Amino acid sequence: MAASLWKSLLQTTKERILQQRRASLYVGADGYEEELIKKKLQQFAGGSINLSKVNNGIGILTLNNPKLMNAFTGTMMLELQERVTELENWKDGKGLIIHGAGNTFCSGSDLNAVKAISNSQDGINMCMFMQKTLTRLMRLPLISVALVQGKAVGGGAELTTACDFRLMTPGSEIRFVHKHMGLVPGWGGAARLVRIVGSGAALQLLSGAAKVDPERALHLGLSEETLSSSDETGALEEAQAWLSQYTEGPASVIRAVKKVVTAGRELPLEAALRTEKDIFGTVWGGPANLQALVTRPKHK
Ligand SMILES: CCC(=O)SCCNC(=O)CCNC(=O)[C@H](O)C(C)(C)COP(=O)(O)OP(=O)(O)OC[C@H]1O[C@@H](n2cnc3c(N)ncnc32)[C@H](O)[C@@H]1OP(=O)(O)O
Repeated sequence: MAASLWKSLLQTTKERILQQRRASLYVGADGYEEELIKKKLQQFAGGSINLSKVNNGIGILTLNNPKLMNAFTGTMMLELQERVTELENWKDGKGLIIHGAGNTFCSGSDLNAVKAISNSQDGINMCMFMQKTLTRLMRLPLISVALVQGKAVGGGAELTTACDFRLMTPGSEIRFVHKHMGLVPGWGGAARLVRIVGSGAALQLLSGAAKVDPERALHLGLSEETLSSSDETGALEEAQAWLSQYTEGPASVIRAVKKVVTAGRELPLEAALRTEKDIFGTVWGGPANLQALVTRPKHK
């Protein structure tokens, strides 16, 4: 009893430390004023970010502003942050699919809002706000998939890179159009793209602002698979089936898998090894491990 209380206290403390680390990407010393940018974003309303938690521990996050090809208004940026907090607190979750309403993914930031906050201080604050949110999204202990239907443009293309995997439907495209807007990615999309496709390919995609179709995305390792269905419901069902091959099993184990991979991806080797040891300690002797020792499955 005392041992299990101690273990749970230790776990809570570790999670708290991790949460503090997550929150500290930008702080006041960087000139980041979260409350100020939130007030500003609040002025650009429209659309929504909806989260539904379906069976088998898979969450579906819907970018919902189809009139503007699911462009991110200010309030959608705020809602995304809220949904990410909700997902951080969803202890039974194992997987996440992000898709857009109306059979298209997302056309980046709402150009009406961008125009109104085109001064550099607001722009940088918005960039820091979105980087923080998307970094937390990327680090969720859930296996995440961007389901790219239609177009993922600008910030929409950046958002896909915050997921562990991308699946594309026939005829869809991912396009980093920033150069044509006189910009570079600012939501963390360049840093993540380099890690996904390598620096040479990232340089080509950003400097060429080229349309990346499913075939090229597969070739670059930007997409895992081209789905057969291009209709909204069919593609979502296919994406769920694809994801469930990786989320099958107890939440504690699937979440631990994602955590060790995140540590391996982000930390220097020694720190990653220490984190792996800590996470190993949470599953070793746990219910799934004990059960496996009883049933002794053969891995043929
Ligand atoms: C983080 C930094 C960034 O995100 S920078 C990149 C910002 N995004 C863009 O520049 C995308 C601009 N939009 C486009 O290129 C096209 O609309 C794309 C997405 C290719 C879709 O083309 P298409 O399928 O022909 O639809 P459409 O142009 O008729 O659009 C339908 C209505 O949606 C609107 N829309 C689209 N994207 C945005 C956006 N980002 N912000 C605001 N509005 C957007 C279009 O203006 C159009 O509206 P309307 O029917 O003309 O009233």
